[in-house]
Amino acid sequence: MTGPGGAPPGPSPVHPDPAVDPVFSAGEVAADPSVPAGPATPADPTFSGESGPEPVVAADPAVEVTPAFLSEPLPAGGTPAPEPAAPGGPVDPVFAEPTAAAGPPSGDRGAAAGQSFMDGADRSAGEQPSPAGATLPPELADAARTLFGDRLDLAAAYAELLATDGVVRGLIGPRETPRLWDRHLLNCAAMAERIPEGASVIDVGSGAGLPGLVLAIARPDLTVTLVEPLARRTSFLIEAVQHLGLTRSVRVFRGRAEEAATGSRDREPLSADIVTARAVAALDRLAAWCLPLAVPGGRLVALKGASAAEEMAEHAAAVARLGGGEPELHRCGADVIDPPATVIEVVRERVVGPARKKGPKRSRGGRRRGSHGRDR
Ligand SMILES: C[S@@+](CC[C@H](N)C(=O)[O-])C[C@H]1O[C@@H](n2cnc3c(N)ncnc32)[C@H](O)[C@@H]1O
Repeated sequence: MTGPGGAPPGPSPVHPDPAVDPVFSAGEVAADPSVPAGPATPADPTFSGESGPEPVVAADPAVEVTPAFLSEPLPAGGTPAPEPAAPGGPVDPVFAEPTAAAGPPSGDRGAAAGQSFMDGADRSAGEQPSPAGATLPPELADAARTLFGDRLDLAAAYAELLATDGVVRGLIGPRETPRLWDRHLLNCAAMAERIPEGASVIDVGSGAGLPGLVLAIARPDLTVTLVEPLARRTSFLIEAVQHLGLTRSVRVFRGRAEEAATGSRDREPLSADIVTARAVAALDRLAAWCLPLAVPGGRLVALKGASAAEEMAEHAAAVARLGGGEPELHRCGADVIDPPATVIEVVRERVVGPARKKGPKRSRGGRRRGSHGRDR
């Protein structure tokens, strides 16, 4: 088991451990939100003051666990409005920079906020965000100490942020706060044992910072890039990074994983030793988004749930086509949390180019089928 900031017992990215028994992780929150690569809204290049419409992210409300992050004042009654579907237009993927104007997250806004929810089933009236909801349950104290070590205070500050601002801004349902430690923080921190010391990490689809921020808290030796397309979530993330004093080791990239991997005229493509994800997509799509972000020999480390083994079997062929090795299942924190966290790992064994667009089929004579002589 890796001590916080200590030498990781895990393998190098190139030689993953042999698979261990699959075990269901209660920490997994099922979600496969679809994010079409379709048109998106123009993005404000600075994180603060991003108040325009969100890029088009067709998150399925049935599976989306972190609903709209709201940075504008909540409507009367306190229920966050859904993130608006955006009109067309390009979005510039951009690093979200901290600004002097961005103060610490405002937990006191909770008083006027009312309830929020993580999904439709979690909607409930009259619940208020409360720092008390983030209190570490005594029965989890040993596990938390093991996983966070002398960074436990920082983890507690993040838990409080989620239980207050995270609830007010619609990232965390108030009913989720009593489960923040076991279902979210400890599970994510357990993944750290699969990450080599000093590694660079890209967390795809960070939402409110899970698992990327948790890993940065537990492991000060890591450098972490949080990749998240939704402006309101990146606003929360950048504020959280500042609030927790993690600006040296954590940066926030606003954009999709696909955009992060391709780069642009002004920006190099992003890459890292390890690419993490939780509750972002099924393994085939995850591999398509995440493997291009891993250095050759690097790894995708995805926190998964009960159906991890089935997912591996179902998507192994697709993963191989994308340049990934055989997916492996690992239990993390087996001697610390019960149940342990379930992680699927895929090594980026081959660099595969983007899939070529299929052109119209040609007959043996070189003529396009169905062209009816138009090209003669
Ligand atoms: C269900 S949330 C999970 C958030 C967080 N990982 C957690 O476990 O709480 C999925 C997140 O993935 C993001 N996402 C979806 N598609 C993405 C893509 N192609 N690239 C990067 N992020 C994406 C969404 O905006 C959303 O914040």
